[in-house]
Amino acid sequence: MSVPADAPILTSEAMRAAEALCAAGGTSLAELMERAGAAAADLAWRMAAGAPVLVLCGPGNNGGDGYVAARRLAERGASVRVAALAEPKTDLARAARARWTGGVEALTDEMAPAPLIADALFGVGLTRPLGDELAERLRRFAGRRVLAVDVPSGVDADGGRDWTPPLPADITLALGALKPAHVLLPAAPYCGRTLLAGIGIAADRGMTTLPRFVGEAPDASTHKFSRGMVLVRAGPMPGAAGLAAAAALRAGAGYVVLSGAARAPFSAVIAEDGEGYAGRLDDARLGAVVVGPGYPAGAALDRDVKAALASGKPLVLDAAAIASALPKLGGMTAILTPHEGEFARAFPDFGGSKIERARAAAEQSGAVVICKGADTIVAAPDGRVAAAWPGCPWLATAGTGDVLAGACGAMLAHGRDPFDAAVAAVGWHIVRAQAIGPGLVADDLIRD
Ligand SMILES: NC(=O)C1=CN([C@@H]2O[C@H](COP(=O)(O)OP(=O)(O)OC[C@H]3O[C@@H](n4cnc5c(N)ncnc54)[C@H](OP(=O)(O)O)[C@@H]3O)[C@@H](O)[C@H]2O)[C@H](O)CC1
Ligand SMILES: [K+]
Repeated sequence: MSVPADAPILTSEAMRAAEALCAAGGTSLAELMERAGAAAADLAWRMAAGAPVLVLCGPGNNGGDGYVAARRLAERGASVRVAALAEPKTDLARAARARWTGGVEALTDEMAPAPLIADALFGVGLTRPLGDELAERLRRFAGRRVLAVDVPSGVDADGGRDWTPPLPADITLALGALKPAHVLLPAAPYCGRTLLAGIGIAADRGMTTLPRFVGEAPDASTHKFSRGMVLVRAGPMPGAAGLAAAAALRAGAGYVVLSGAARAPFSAVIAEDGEGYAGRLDDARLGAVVVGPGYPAGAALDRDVKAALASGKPLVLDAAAIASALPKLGGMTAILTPHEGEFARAFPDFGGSKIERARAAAEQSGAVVICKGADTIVAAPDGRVAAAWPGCPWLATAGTGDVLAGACGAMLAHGRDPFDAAVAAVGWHIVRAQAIGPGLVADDLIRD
């Protein structure tokens, strides 16, 4: 499972707007369909490697792409059959169907499969889940090589509804831009490997997949304080704060203080009792404060969060510190790192896809929000979004969230824009996790 790095993501509505702009600029929708079908044919040609291809065409423009792909494959000499679910319903699809000169079979239970199935039944126009009969019919093709055109048929392209497609794809060819379904659960795993075909639309880049993480080496003028100073406030479970502090150092902070913990995870972390917390917050060199790892809700947390807010320093707020700080956050530079449960507690009113919820939370709080999970989403108050699918599955273990909070602290203390800092921290976290792989425990992420 993979998606291209730093690739644009558009909702179906944004996709239609981009198409309309394209048409206004002189590129007809028929031309876009021709390009989409040609890209699908090209990929099918390579996936089939000479074996027969069966193209399944739906009634809309996704089906239109399928007819174009079938024609292009036949022109190249491929063995290709077409099966249709219904007659084309759009002018574009009708025109594409008319240019396909081969036969069209009905999509039935009895029809013969082929080694490669090109799924062009439904794309971004699906308005309701597939019927049981069609789903059952498609499940019969499971085990064949499957190329999904734009999205696997049956998913909600915008990712807001939990529809699962009956026929998982080996490769999904996203057209023009990725869609939320390519990067959000439950649909994303059904896409297999997602590739992007640029068909000539100008996709807005406000929402993208995660850029590749590139660690910046310090230059000759750098010293420990210019790399960034991070203060991590420990609560009753100092081990979690220790992970965050060590991660801040590993992620590039030059100086890390762990306040309120007797033991430091590394000798290079300055561990001290909690008495000096207020003084540390006053340090002009301090670039970021991390509060929340290992710190349950209560009066002590509220007091420490309040002091951190009053300092005016950039904040990373994790776990119970998120809900504690939320009412007083207005205008502060902050990154919030909730997992699903913490998100639901802090932002109970938001619905829709994970992207929509993350965006709403960022807008309401004025902070950058990292919605953690296998399909991590980073959202900024100005609407920017980065999607981190497929991340690294080995991160699903205790303590990795504390490590992420510490990495956010390091990236913030470095002086980055908070959205860029959060994106860099998520990228750093994944790159380290991938290097460790099976058997990962959170401590591995901070060790050499
Ligand atoms: N983005 C681009 O630049 C281009 C994209 N192209 C391709 O076009 C599709 C989107 O095409 P669209 O026609 O909007 O929608 P679909 O083909 O996905 O499906 C619409 C038809 O499906 C019917 N429908 C919807 N849900 C169901 C269901 N559960 N069961 C049966 N039928 C369903 C729907 O019927 P309604 O009754 O709801 O009206 C439509 O008939 C995009 O994904 C790309 O593949 C073009 O190539 C141009 C460039
Ligand atoms: K499809």
